Amino acid sequence: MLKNINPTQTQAWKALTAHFEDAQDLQLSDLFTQDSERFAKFSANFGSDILLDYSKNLITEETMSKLFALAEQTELKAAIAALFSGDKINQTEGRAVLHSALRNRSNTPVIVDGEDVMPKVNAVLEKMKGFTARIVDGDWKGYTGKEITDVVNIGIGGSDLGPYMVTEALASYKTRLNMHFVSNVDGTHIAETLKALNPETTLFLIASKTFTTQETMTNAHSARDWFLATAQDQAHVAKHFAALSTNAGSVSEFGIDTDNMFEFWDWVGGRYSLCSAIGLSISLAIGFDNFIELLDGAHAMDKHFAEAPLEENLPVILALIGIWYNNFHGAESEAILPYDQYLHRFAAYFQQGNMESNGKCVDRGGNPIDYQTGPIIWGEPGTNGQHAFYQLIHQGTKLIPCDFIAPAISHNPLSDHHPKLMANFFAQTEALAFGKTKEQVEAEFIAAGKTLDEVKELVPFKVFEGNRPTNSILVKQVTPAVLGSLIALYEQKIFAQGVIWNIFSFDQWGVELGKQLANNILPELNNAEAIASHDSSTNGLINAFKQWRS
Ligand SMILES: O=P(O)(O)OC[C@H]1O[C@H](O)[C@H](O)[C@@H](O)[C@@H]1O
Repeated sequence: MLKNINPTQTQAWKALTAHFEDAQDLQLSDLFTQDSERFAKFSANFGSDILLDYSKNLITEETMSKLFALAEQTELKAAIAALFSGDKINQTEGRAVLHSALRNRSNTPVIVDGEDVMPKVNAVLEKMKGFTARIVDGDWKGYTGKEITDVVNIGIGGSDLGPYMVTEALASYKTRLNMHFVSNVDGTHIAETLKALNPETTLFLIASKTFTTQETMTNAHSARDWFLATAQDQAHVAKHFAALSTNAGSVSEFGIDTDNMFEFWDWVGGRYSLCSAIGLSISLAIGFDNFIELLDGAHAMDKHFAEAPLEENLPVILALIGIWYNNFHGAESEAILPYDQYLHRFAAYFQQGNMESNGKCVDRGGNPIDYQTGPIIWGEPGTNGQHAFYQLIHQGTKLIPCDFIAPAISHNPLSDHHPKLMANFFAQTEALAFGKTKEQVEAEFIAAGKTLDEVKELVPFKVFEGNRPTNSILVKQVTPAVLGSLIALYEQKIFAQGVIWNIFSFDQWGVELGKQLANNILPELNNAEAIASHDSSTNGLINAFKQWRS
């Protein structure tokens, strides 16, 4: 069990509050001038392929030591041990939290309710291996004897975002299969996807932990209808539908042969499930060996998180820096900015990972919280973001700590694209940190042959205050192993923050109310009668909808 410790009542929090009085005025330009060793002090390598530079943050050694004290006093180390040992730390659902067991490549026993879960984890991996080989090699034939060419993953939230993000991120490792992802209950999503597909050569993966999610079940039924419209015979479903789920009963009720079911368990959270059977689409997309490399990379980061001292622990360092901005500087959001087109869904994936985990306002004792918890996560790949929203990051009134992520080696070394991309990557964090002073702006005008009098009205608009904090994560190349490590880095950062904020990070009760009300409203949409059972706004909207459709 995780302890109920209010972080704001710890000595460390009080010390950080006092420290912030001075530290809020820290200037990155001064910090770098004063200490030529700053990069060496505030950067770390993970293995030989990942470099984390956190020196461009508004921190000193004193800040970091006080933040580490906060981690100690909120008993983060004990919480990490509880996570990996299979304790039921998802207390409101009475479940263990063991996505780490899915990628526990060292195979040490992990005990839940007296049972080692590793044999069943490995058995599902074996089944995924065999299935992937049969589909990719073309041994598995569709109902008319043709090879499968296209795979459609139907799922939403954790049953979509992770596999979609990873298959996009590792698209250069692609097998011969074409992957498609359908998530939205909006009929447009499945209709547009199916337009280009042939039922004889299409495999559907119905990905749903619960196998009850409205969006997924609706899309799954439409996929089956589309398939049977051509295939006719219900018996052919077995060759074209597989299920990734914890719910065997509902899978067979839907008509999917349980031989084609890939199981996972209630101790795998939806948004932490890409290393489970939910990753079957990944295995099909990039091959099973690459999927295993992804797990290896995640396992290496898990081991580091479990074993490294707090002061050297990368997820902990990122977590604490995030807390420094979130709770002391008052930053409301964090941007994730990958300089890699393949990582274009990375921020969207961690939007769910982070916001669904730590978007909580009740503490572990069941009391309302009077301090900030999870930040808003957002981001787009560079350099697209530069031409869209970076203006606000550079010169707006809000503090937006940013993570910049980039590979040294591109999978597509086309002429000078990559050096240009990387020049932008390096330039942006430099610009954000050090800005451009009034004097520099004036000097540039003078060099261009202008007088100060001519330009004095323009100067204020061209000044960059700088002092905007960033982390840089430079990786050698986005390989399956590196991506696995990055995923676990962010996952464990989120866990560490949730522990310190004294919240439960592995439930998501906040998504339930909307579902419940939608279920109440759905039957009301099926007739022409005016509705009066809601507030005037909801009634007005529903009635306008009905009128337009009548
Ligand atoms: O995998 P499923 O059971 O279909 O759930 C899909 C998603 O829907 C839920 O409402 C949760 O908000 C997500 O955490 C989950 O990933």
